[in-house]
Amino acid sequence: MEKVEVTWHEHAVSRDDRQQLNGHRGCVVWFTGLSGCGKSTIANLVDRQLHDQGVHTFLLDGDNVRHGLNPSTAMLAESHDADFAQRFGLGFGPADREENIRRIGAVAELFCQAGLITLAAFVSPYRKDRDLVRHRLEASGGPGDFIEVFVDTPLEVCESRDPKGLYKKARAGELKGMTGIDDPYEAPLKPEITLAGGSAPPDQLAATVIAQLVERGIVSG
Ligand SMILES: Nc1ncnc2c1ncn2[C@@H]1O[C@H](COP(=O)(O)OS(=O)(=O)O)[C@@H](OP(=O)(O)O)[C@H]1O
Ligand SMILES: Nc1ncnc2c1ncn2[C@@H]1O[C@H](COP(=O)(O)OP(=O)(O)O)[C@@H](O)[C@H]1O
Repeated sequence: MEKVEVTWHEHAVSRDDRQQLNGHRGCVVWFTGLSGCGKSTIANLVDRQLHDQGVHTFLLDGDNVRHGLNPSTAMLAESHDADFAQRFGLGFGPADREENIRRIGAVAELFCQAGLITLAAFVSPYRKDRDLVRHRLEASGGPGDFIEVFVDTPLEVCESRDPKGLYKKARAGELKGMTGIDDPYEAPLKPEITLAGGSAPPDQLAATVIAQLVERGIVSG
């Protein structure tokens, strides 16, 4: 294994300095659940409401991040050679999802240190990958830096919504490795927040998240 010489540097402006300027602490609010469960819709509502009340936020969202930070091999091949694209492009195999969540976790950690309330909305189907993000955040920051929100919407409901037609393709055998169909979704064991995504409207679920942030002293009511 190649030995790489890197050294951690303390910065002149600390996380506390940034949080004081923002008027609130940073944290990561991590939405997980099946495709179509409502992660994006709820995270966007929370983002809008917090932003409107002057809170510094940022939203990292599945499909968008897979266009920039974590593109597919085919996307990368448009600007890089085939070997490079093969090496760094990500799909939906288990190791690709693991690396997708690892990279996003590292970015979310930076945003948290910048004092932002960072909303992350990813299927993030594997428990160990989410737990690793939690452990990294709690180790570099402290307790309360990672708030896991399980958007608990039954597969039948997600499948009936199917806004991108992915479940239909998976059922027809045209898409392999679809979460909930032929790839596992491992529900969180002790999420900070569980939302009944199949039986309550999005604005009510977003209000539940914000109420929890208030209760935890992260934002004021
Ligand atoms: N095989 C398979 N399984 C699940 N989802 C799939 C798949 N292929 C493509 N998509 C689309 O990609 C979005 C999920 O990307 P994520 O980065 O959140 O996935 S993961 O956390 O790495 O599992 C997901 O977006 P959302 O529907 O917003 O969750 C899907 O639109
Ligand atoms: N609580 C809800 N009740 C009814 N429909 C919802 C709810 N949450 C989301 N939806 C709808 O379900 C579809 C998928 O939502 P989306 O937020 O894109 O899910 P995800 O990001 O988890 O894939 C969208 O058409 C959205 O309007």
